[in-house]
This record gives sequence, C-alpha cells and structure tokens, in this order.
Amino acid sequence: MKIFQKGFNYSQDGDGNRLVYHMQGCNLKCPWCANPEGMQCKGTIVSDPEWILESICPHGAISGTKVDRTICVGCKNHECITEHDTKGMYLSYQNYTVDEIVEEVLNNEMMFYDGGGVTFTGGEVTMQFEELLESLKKLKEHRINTAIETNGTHIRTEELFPYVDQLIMDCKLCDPVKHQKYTGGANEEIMKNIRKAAKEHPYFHVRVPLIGGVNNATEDLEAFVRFFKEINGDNVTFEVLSYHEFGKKKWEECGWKYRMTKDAYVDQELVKQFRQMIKDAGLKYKKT
Ligand SMILES: C[S@@+](CC[C@H](N)C(=O)[O-])C[C@H]1O[C@@H](n2cnc3c(N)ncnc32)[C@H](O)[C@@H]1O
Ligand code: SF4
Ligand code: SF4
Repeated sequence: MKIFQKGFNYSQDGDGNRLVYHMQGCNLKCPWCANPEGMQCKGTIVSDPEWILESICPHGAISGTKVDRTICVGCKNHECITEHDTKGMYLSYQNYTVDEIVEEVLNNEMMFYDGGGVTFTGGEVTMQFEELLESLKKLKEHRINTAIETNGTHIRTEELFPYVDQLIMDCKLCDPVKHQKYTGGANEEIMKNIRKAAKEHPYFHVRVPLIGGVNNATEDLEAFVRFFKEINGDNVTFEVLSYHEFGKKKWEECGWKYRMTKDAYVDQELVKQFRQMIKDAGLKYKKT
C-alpha cells in the first residue's frame, strides 16, 4: 500500500485515539485540498526548502532553496530521490504490505484503550481498493475498530461497509454542475453512496467542508439541508468543517501553485448559522 503520512490523532478522524494512515492517490482535484502530496496516484516528489541541497540534482534544477520544476518535467532518472536519501527532496509515499500495516496496528493496540482504532484516509482511500479491503478485513479479524474517510466516488464503496465501524464521507456540493467545476469530478456516485450508507451503515458520518466561493451560497446550504433531511436516520450524523489553508505550503513544496485566495475563508457566523440550520432540521450534529 502506498502511504504518504501516518501517525496518531486524537478524536479527529474517528472516535478515540487513532492510528491514521493517509493513502496515496485521489480521483478528485479539489484546489483547497489540505493534503496535496497525496493527490497523484504515482506519487509526487516533494521538496523541503529547509533541507534542500543543490548537489542532489545533476540537472541544475535546484538553485538555493528553489526547484525549477520545468526542468524536473523532462527528468527521467530523478537522481535527487533515487541516488540521494535526504529530507530536501523525497517521494511522497512509502510502500507497506497489508501484513506490515496489520502488524504495526497490533503492536500499537494498547493505544486504543479509549475506543480508538485505525483510520484510513487520504488522498482517497478507495484508489487502492483491494489493499484497503484486505487490510480492513484482517483488522476486523483482530477486532480492531476501523474508520475510513472517503470522498464517496467509488462504485464498490458498499463492499467496505461490513468491515468499517465508522464510515466518514464528504458531501462537498449537491449541485452536480458545481461539483464537477470545483472538484474536477461528478457527484452522481457520491450522492448514491451517501444514500446507500445512510440506509445500510450503522455508523455514518457526513461532512461538509465549507469553502468560500465554492459551496457557501444560500442555495448550496439549503440544498445540503434538503438532501440531509431526505437521507436522515438514527445512524447518521453531520458535521461542517470550515476552510483552512494548512495545505498551502505543501502545494508549493509539490511544485504547484496554490490557487485558493483569502475569499475561501468562510465567515464564522455563517458556519454557525449552517450548523444551526442542520440542528433545526432535526439532524444530529457531531463534531469530530
Ligand atoms: C484530505 S480529505 C481525505 C478524505 C477524502 N479524500 C475526502 O475528501 O473526503 C479529509 C478531510 O479533510 C477535509 N479537507 C480537505 N482540505 C480541506 C481544507 N482546505 N479545509 C477544510 N477541510 C478540508 C476534506 O473535506 C475531508 O473531510
Ligand atoms: S526530479 Fe530531481 S533530479 Fe530530476 S531535475 Fe528535478 S530535482 Fe533534478
Ligand atoms: S477528494 Fe479529498 S483528497 Fe481528494 S483532492 Fe479532494 S479533499 Fe483532497
């Protein structure tokens, strides 16, 4: 499995203390993504200006702390990572076998005393579907609590349901045209998966990342609430996240321009109002 980040998180990506694995690759392209180094399935060469050295590039792409990515485009051997092992330039992910993940989790089992467990997130977990399914099955054999965070696009998502204790899915936009425009992908399968999960999964958490200029118009908020009322059940909880720009530096370190502006920040009053709209509609709000 290609994992680009891992570590413990308390009650953020599921309940309790969680060992969180970030899986490489995503099929959407949200320009606000906080984990851009996880977006490309083939991985990305990330630079860290604090540690970078000109001497690791034989093609003159590194000058001071800057990398000229136009030179990297034509690079075949990627000597900066194949011949050098530095913190200055590195491949975004590391490979693990399913058994290595399971063994690592079992070695850390004592950390899950408070109801915690393992969370797979991304990137998009379903891009490595078979490995994800196998890991979840093995972890359930060991009675480990499992959670996934997914963008909901995969047509086989429901096959994961029996092996996931906490299913967390984003609903980024209800409007299909806007969804395509802002994320680069269709929301038809997502809406289907949200409906299915609300009917079938015992612990289903829906999250809306509220992004200024993308999904914070009154019509968007009303559409969310209408849809959520339609799918609501005792097993379903909802949450609103507000835009942050924690990923900005990483976009630059991947050699990409960060295109979000300050307009993407949402007024906290609006966030409060939207949360209240959800509660007023009789939906269960849950903060993770
Ligand atoms: C990095 S995503 C990975 C899971 C999955 N790909 C998805 O989009 O749901 C994890 C969570 O972070 C949220 N997120 C990503 N970038 C964000 C940002 N700039 N501000 C607020 N939330 C963000 C996503 O909406 C999602 O709920
Ligand atoms: S990928 Fe690495 S070795 Fe190749 S041009 Fe870029 S910095 Fe140099
Ligand atoms: S779907 Fe998730 S991981 Fe993929 S680009 Fe959007 S926020 Fe990032």
